[in-house]
Amino acid sequence: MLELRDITAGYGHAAPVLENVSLTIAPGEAVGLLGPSGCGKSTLARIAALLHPPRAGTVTVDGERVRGWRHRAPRHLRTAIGVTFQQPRAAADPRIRLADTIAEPLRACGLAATAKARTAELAETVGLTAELLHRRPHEVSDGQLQRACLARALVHEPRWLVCDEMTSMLDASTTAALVATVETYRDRTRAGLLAVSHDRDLLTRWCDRIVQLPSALMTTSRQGPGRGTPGSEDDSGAATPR
Ligand SMILES: Nc1ncnc2c1ncn2[C@@H]1O[C@H](COP(=O)(O)OP(=O)(O)OP(=O)(O)O)[C@@H](O)[C@H]1O
Repeated sequence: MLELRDITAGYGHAAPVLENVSLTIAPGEAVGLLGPSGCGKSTLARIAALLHPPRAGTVTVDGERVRGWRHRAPRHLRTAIGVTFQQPRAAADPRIRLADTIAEPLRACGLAATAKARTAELAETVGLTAELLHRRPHEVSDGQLQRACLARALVHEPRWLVCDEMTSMLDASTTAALVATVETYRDRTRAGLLAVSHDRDLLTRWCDRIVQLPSALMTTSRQGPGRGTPGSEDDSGAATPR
């Protein structure tokens, strides 16, 4: 299970973006996260990916409570979660070739010896040719770079995937190819998925259920229903209002 319980989170000294949000994803389950711009979807996704520490609440990965974030998260938890972002150009080092982008997490874990074979295998999985692997980010399209970022997210065979607007900059055919790649991977591994998008149709086709985050501009009263109180659209109760 990937469990986010009673999460309150924000940035600096500003008011919280999320308050008392709970979300649970089961192994093999695909959960779509919808909501208006600015309501905190990416913030919640970053917390689930162990990239942003909540102010309050707990994150538990397969029964282990998370106590460190970003580089302070233990390696076995960091490698259990793969993440892709909306803008591959912001997520990829512009100086290094796509092959090295994909292999980066392996090298960071002292697994450089496996990098070449694993990169070739993943390039095929995401539909990148050997020639493209030798190019740098400015020499490929957004779609090709996002394919490399997805390969990088899969490089450790994560048990959980967090895809934050992975396809929102891409055309329909690249979107379909990337979603199919994720689904083929999940069929094989039973990895759980949190997919953030503005595209309800995409999430409806892709996910087992959809969770809606209310607008940050809605009431913020702690007593009443307020922001950061996600409603599960299928009454499965896995995203629990407080
Ligand atoms: N690094 C940051 N520093 C300060 N504020 C931030 C930061 N990142 C996000 N915010 C603010 O937190 C709020 C929620 O942002 P977030 O990106 O989580 O929303 P979102 O629902 O994903 O939006 P969108 O759909 O537009 O991507 C916004 O008001 C945003 O301005």
